Amino acid sequence: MKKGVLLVNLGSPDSTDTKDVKRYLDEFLMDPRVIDVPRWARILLVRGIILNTRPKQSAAAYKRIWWDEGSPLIVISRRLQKKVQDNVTLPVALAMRYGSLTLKKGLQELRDQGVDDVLVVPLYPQFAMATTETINVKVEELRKEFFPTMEITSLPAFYNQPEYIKILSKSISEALEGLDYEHLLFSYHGVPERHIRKSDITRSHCKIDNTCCVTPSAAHRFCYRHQCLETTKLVVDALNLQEGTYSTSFQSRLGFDPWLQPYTDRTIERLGKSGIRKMVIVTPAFVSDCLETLEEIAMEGEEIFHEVGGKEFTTVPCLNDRDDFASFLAGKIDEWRIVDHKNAIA
Ligand SMILES: C=CC1=C(C)c2cc3[nH]c(cc4nc(cc5[nH]c(cc1n2)c(C)c5CCC(=O)O)C(CCC(=O)O)=C4C)c(C)c3C=C
Ligand SMILES: [Fe+2]
Ligand SMILES: [Fe+2]
Repeated sequence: MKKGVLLVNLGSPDSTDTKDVKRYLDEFLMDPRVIDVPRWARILLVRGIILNTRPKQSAAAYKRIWWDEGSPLIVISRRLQKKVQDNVTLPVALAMRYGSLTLKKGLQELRDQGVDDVLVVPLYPQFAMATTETINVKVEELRKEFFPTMEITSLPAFYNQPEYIKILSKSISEALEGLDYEHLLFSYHGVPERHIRKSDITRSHCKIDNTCCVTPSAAHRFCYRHQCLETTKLVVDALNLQEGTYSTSFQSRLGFDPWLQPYTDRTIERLGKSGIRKMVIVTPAFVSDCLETLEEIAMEGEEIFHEVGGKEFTTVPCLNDRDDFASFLAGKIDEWRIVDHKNAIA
């Protein structure tokens, strides 16, 4: 069998036009693993409420971060794809879960090169129903319908892999070099609390309190909150950060349900009000800089911080197309290529 790789990221609208943003948000938010309510309620909520106002607002936000070459997330993902391709001997394609660069096109591109054994690499360090799971489910649907003879394996979340932690820690220490700062905030994309309970394979572990995510459990393989807290902990250990000089929060809340807490915007405000004047923020749930890091954090977050007296607000770039990150992914691909992948990837 001929092996190949499909890197998969979230996606972006085709342009910053409100109609393109609306089309993209419709596909994204109608995904039952993103807004996980019955279909009739999702239609009412997404098409009846959110899509009436959000696309214009989001289009304006995309305009603030858009590059001449296009969406930062897509451009960066392409650069990463090229670097990974330079490091391995098998074909590497790129696709997005939402938008025009579809998973179907990505799989077809590999099939056209004779590939019939694919490693799907979700570009998310932490597992979530709205990220890794929706990619895996969609890929399986496409396999059944269009590529029935293809063998497909998915790379599990790499939130605690020593090599990944080393690279993330290095990227942070590079940003901190020569910087006099008082607090480092780890801000992860949020999800509704309900998503955490739904992903609990034990059906009894996740309480979303201060104990469950630090008590060993089989549930952690699919617990986004555990995986985020673990990434923070491992980086804290690697950088020898002192208690009280760092914290973890969750950003990008949408709607009225309770999401994972503490919320990033309120945390930035609280830090500023408590007298912190120089803060640094890192966003480990995002592999590529995107709307959520370049606009929500670097622009809106900085504004909140300054409003409450903060002076210096520094953002750590995502891993993007760093050479060491591309080599890490190439290493994972090689492990799968060389060893029988059913044994290599748990
Ligand atoms: C119910 C809504 C959402 C869930 C759940 C969610 C989870 C989730 N998302 C990411 C990564 C990204 N999200 C991005 C943008 C974005 N996310 C939502 C909503 C949910 N995300 C919306 C509505 C948007 C669009 C922008 C906006 O209108 O504010 C992006 C950026 C895309 C880009 O083009 O730059 C990323 C990346 C993760 C990792 C995650 C769960 C863990
Ligand atoms: Fe999101
Ligand atoms: Fe938990």
